[in-house]
Amino acid sequence: MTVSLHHCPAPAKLNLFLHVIGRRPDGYHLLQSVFQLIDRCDMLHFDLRADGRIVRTTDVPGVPEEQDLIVRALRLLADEFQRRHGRAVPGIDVAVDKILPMGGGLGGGSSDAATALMAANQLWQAGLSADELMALGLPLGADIPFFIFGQTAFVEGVGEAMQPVAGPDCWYVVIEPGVSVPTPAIFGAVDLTRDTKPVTISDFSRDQSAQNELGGFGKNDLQAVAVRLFPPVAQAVEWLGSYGQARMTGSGACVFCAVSSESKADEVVAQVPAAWKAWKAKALARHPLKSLLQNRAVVE
Ligand SMILES: C[C@](O)(CO)[C@H](O)COP(=O)(O)OP(=O)(O)OC[C@H]1O[C@@H](n2ccc(N)nc2=O)[C@H](O)[C@@H]1O
Ligand SMILES: Nc1ncnc2c1ncn2[C@@H]1O[C@H](COP(=O)(O)OP(=O)(O)OP(=O)(O)O)[C@@H](O)[C@H]1O
Repeated sequence: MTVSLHHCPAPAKLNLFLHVIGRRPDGYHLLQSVFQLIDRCDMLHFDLRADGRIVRTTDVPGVPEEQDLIVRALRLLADEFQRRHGRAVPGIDVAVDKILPMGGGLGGGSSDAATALMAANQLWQAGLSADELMALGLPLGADIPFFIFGQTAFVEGVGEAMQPVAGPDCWYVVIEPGVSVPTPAIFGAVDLTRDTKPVTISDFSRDQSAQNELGGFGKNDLQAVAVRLFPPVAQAVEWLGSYGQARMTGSGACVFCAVSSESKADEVVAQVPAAWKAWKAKALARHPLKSLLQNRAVVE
């Protein structure tokens, strides 16, 4: 029996564009976006326990264990397991090597939770389908379904409606401007525009095939609000803009720019002012955990 799954990646995402096209009566915003996975990852390690407990074994500064999306997601899966199988789960230890910044717009918390759901579903032999895991995760974080979907996607609604789309095969330079942006503050701003005209998946694909891979399509409607509230985001957009189309991801704070090669990415990263953290990342067509789980890269 498999008792451990170590080195399970939880990759970041970039929103290649992000349009706010409306607002639901409950206050949530209707979005359109292309979500792109990149090869910058938190790393999670899972070991079965025998006492039914779900335990985070590493400290995550600023995130108490009870509030951690990983722990909350695993509790939901444990409840579902009990309903289906009429008995409690064996339990699990989770360790996290966290490198993705919080409030960075990279979806780190959601990605951690998605990786935990996929890994524990396998370790516990819970038997949920990907669609069932997505539905379980959505109330915890709007981006969790995307990470379980696990490939470049045209996303609509509040994050639950996804279609696969061919994304660019390129490198990115990403700047962390050193501020944490609270998502609710951006969506709640009075000056947020909520009426961008809807686009279609074909509009995006046509733009890509017109050799426009390096990021001209659409815009990020959350960016205008974030740069007003967080000056370091504005400074990063302006600085990176001299190397290409610089844009914020999600509700910020990170800013990215597509470049044509790894060496170009290295060149730009080397020039980034010391006040900011910056790194290169490659676009991923598929979630790296999917093949690891299929190939059973586990400790028995
Ligand atoms: C904007 C994105 O970064 C795009 O990837 C995400 O959809 C945000 O996802 P997230 O950080 O996981 O945010 P959630 O925890 O789901 O939502 C935080 C808060 O943002 C607002 N919110 C979020 C998503 C959405 N479609 N409309 C909203 O109005 C709501 O006030 C919500 O309470
Ligand atoms: N495992 C976790 N990792 C990161 N943040 C977590 C985790 N669990 C709970 N959180 C909470 O979720 C908040 C958002 O973190 P996250 O890393 O998902 O932000 P983000 O990159 O801005 O996400 P998004 O792109 O979805 O807006 C954090 O400020 C933190 O309080």
